Amino acid sequence: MLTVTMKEQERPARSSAQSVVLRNVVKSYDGMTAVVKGIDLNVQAGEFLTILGPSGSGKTSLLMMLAGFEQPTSGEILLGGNDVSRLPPYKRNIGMVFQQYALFPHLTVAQNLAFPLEMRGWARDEIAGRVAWAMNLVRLKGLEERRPAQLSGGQQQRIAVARALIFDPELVLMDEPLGALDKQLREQMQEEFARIHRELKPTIIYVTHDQGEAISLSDRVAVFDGGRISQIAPPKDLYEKPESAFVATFIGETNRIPVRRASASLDTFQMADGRLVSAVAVGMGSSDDRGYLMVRPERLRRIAGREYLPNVLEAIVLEATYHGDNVRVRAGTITGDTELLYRISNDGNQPVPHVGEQVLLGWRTEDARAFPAS
Ligand SMILES: Nc1ncnc2c1ncn2[C@@H]1O[C@H](COP(=O)(O)OP(=O)(O)OP(=O)(O)O)[C@@H](O)[C@H]1O
Repeated sequence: MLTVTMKEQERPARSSAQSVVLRNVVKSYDGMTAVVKGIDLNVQAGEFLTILGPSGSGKTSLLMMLAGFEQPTSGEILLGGNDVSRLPPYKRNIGMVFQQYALFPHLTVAQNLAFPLEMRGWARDEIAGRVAWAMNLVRLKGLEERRPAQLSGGQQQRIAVARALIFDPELVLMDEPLGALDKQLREQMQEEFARIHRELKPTIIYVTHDQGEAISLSDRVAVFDGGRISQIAPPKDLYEKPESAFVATFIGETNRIPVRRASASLDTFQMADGRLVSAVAVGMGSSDDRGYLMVRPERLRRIAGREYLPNVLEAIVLEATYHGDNVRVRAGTITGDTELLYRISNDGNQPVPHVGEQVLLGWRTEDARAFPAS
């Protein structure tokens, strides 16, 4: 008998380098206000893309449209080159992992893993081999006969990940998959995700509130703001070269100094007390424009001895907080109008200043960026 499994018939050829393409995707639930406002996005095959943004910015709505649980009001979603905008979820070749593991409680681990393969008509002997492969992938060999309730939260989430990957999907969607786990387990699981992504190179779109997770796991991060992509870039660029004040403040901590542009041609800015400082101007046009100069706490340095920096402010220490590997120092400028934050590495070489001590804090021009006020 000729057995042609559905797996062979249905598995799409991975031809296009672009796994996911979104063209002007809009979503409105009430027909009046759009919560996703015209997203254009290309995700490369094998890319790990994270969607990060404040609550209500449209992250889950976008994920639900990718999964097929919601339809776009307008625009197109292409998966592996095919328009899937109107296809139901089960006809899209997508694996999903949610915060709540969503394993079937009455099935064993092996049966949970076999389920998506049975749905796709895989042959029985192939299923057994693939389940063994998946148990190996998530390093849980030996637990095949347990039920989900007999596993820890971290183990359940690994099974959920294995189940999402087992049928070799075109795309894996993950919505806050580590949200239910404690900090230590989250960190372990991040390493696990990174390893699995390195080994298998699935295309992943990952939604999280956790910046640390986004920065350490992703090839690129898309920062959402009010239904739009505010910036999409590799984590390092996003952190070090934000293109807007919103991204600079949303990702990581930053000092924010109100300034006016002193000259349209030079990167010089005037602080409220009249002092001139310098930074890379981003989207600040003519002179006199108001905005904010932003510099990361780790790029603001206490000046010791004869060190030269082009920008120096005198400040009084207001608070020094111990954080284990570093001490976080809050200081106010002498003129009293700006608060500054900097960190001292707890390496035993740097003295921790006491409250009330006067310090000189400085930065290099290239370490600060100035953005328009709105
Ligand atoms: N099914 C729905 N019906 C009506 N409005 C919805 C629905 N789902 C989401 N919304 C609204 O759409 C907007 C975007 O919500 P969405 O859940 O996509 O944001 P989010 O960025 O994922 O937020 P969070 O991080 O809080 O999950 C919100 O104003 C929300 O109230």
